[in-house]
Amino acid sequence: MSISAVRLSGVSFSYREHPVLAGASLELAPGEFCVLAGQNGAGKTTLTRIILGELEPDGGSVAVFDRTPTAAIADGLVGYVPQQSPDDYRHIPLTVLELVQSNLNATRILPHRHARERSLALEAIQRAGLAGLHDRLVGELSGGQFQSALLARALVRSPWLLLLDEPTSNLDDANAAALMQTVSQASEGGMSTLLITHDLARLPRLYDRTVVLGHGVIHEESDERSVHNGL
Ligand SMILES: Nc1ncnc2c1ncn2[C@@H]1O[C@H](COP(=O)(O)OP(=O)(O)OP(=O)(O)O)[C@@H](O)[C@H]1O
Repeated sequence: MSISAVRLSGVSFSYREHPVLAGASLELAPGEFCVLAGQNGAGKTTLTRIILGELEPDGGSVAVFDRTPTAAIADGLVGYVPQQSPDDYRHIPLTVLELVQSNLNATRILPHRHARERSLALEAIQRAGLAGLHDRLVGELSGGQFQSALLARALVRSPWLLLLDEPTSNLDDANAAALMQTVSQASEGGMSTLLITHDLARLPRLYDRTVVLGHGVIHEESDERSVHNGL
């Protein structure tokens, strides 16, 4: 059996008495760009947190490149763009460069390594379309610039798997398209991508495949109605 970027088999999960996932299965191939759609509250963030190893499923199994999620994270294989807004950083004096470098464990004790990490971070910032903005405070970025900064932070370690949780929900169409373009370009290098959205209709068709989470299970996109109804 060939290796999958993500293999979810019959995953179930409940918050106390509230069932959210009830046998969700998904195979994400290496290099594939897949969109996971579903209505608000369908369990998309919960599923993401299971793939990240932050939540343990009650049943079923999850593997990321044939490892446990925790091992895949420890091996630096996973990049993550959480659902956040610039407001979350309003009172944190953090620049774009510092945000991106924070994913590289930069250290001033080893000056050569620090210089290397700074240059990797600047490269990622440029690739994300933020050239020249590395000294800007994260809390002062526009919505589109902020998402690009989070993307640069995730991509700076050249992950094998990129997970994005609702990256376009606060963006206008132009910024959403620009972000999708950057993700799509990064995927061309062989990275696997799982992008979560409740608003599939707004995304330019730069991805390979859509799956839909509804009633605790994952369906392949089979007809347009099921996608728009989030079923
Ligand atoms: N920590 C928690 N404790 C209890 N219930 C939770 C918790 N987190 C989420 N839920 C509930 O689990 C269900 C799925 O939530 P989840 O955030 O995974 O859905 P989602 O599809 O990501 O939704 P959204 O698009 O609104 O973020 C929702 O009914 C939510 O209220």
